[in-house]
Amino acid sequence: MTLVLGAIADDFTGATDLANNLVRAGMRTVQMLGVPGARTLLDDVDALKDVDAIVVALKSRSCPVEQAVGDSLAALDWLVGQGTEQIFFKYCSTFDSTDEGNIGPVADALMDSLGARQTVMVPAFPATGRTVYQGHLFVGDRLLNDSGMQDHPLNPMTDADLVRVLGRQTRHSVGLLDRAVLAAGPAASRQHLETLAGQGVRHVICDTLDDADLDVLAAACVDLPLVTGGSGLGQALPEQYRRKGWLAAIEDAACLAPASGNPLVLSGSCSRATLGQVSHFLERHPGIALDPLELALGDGRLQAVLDTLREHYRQWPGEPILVYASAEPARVKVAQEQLGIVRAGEVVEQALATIAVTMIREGVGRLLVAGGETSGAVVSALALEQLRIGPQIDAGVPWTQARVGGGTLSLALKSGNFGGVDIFTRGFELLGEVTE
Ligand SMILES: Nc1ncnc2c1ncn2[C@@H]1O[C@H](COP(=O)(O)OP(=O)(O)O)[C@@H](O)[C@H]1O
Ligand SMILES: O=C(O)[C@@H](O)C(=O)COP(=O)(O)O
Repeated sequence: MTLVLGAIADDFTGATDLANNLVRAGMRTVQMLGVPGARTLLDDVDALKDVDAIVVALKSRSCPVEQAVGDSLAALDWLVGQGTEQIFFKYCSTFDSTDEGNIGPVADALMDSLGARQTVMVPAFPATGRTVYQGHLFVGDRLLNDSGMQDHPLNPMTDADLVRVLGRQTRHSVGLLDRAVLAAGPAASRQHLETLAGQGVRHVICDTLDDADLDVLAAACVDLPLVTGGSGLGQALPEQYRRKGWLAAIEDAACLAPASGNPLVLSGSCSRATLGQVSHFLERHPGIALDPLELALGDGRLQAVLDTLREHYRQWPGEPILVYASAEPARVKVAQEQLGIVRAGEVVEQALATIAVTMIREGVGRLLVAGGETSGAVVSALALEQLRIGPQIDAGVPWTQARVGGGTLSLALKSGNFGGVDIFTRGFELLGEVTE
């Protein structure tokens, strides 16, 4: 195997998002779920033979710093052991983190381990409206702290100035590569990075307004041992790898035959985009609402939900249904005040994970999960090891395929803020079209 890129993603939807962009830009990509063990490598050596990039998906975005650093370093060791040309630390295009981390501490640990003196921070993903100007992150036409992300249940983002945000997460110096320099092209950008490195600036937040800026950034940073950012940078790097002769021209992204089996949507995301998608779905199809306070009382509610799902598929086999804990900020706050933030998240994640495991065993074959943490919980409970990337539903959200219990599962992991309002219905329609 001649691996070009090794990526470490801090959540599962983020990993899929990056893998999707790499595949679309012509890299044969495998997504591994969790740090691969030595056994995985031996078992899968043939499967990994024709792979250009591996994305290791972790659940390290919202866990304690030490755990995030430890898991990321374990993933790095494994990837470096495969002989990669470059390492990519993937975090959210909305820079999801807190003053404790985990973006700063993980980036620092990876740099120390690789002996890197500087890295770039490129969260932007213009195709989904995430841009950065003068170091300030925008979601569409709103600053990050006015985009709905200020109400995120786990990592509320209340400051759009990323130089300042990252400055609170690292003891090292943070600088800016601004649009004016980018507009002067790759050589000027590279020179600017050099100058900053000479001044001891270790982390460089990069402005990005559009895909052309990503191309300039990719050209400027292709020789760095470590790059960091959202999946936008992942769409631009493969062309640079081809120019360096590391990567052959590859025709097409994977084309996967969809699984059969009942369609189910599980949503634990409370992001604005998801709330709109939930409402849109409920106007057309049935849904079951989960309340963390009720779930915390015991197993009764969960069993009732499973019975309702069984009855639904008995009466309407092949018809999609949604189970959701997604709620407006005020309702999330009530649950968090009574249960605590961590416990409120956990009861929802555990319930949705149990529903996924049980219903797949009972005939669900097409599953769409909304929410990064939620997806992490579901995928971990299913003990999946690898995902193959299939057709894209919307920017950042592909269908993937996994092996579960001897069968095939079509699985889409949707980041909270991604996707058109009708993605829950259109996703299944897309699979239907592929079947015909
Ligand atoms: N009604 C609710 N009250 C409290 N927490 C909730 C509720 N619904 C979902 N959550 C939790 O909110 C978190 C949402 O995070 P995540 O799944 O990553 O979504 P996103 O992709 O939108 O960030 C999860 O931990 C989930 O369990
Ligand atoms: O970069 C992105 O926006 C996504 O890839 C991502 O990481 C999404 O995270 P969640 O919103 O928590 O799903």
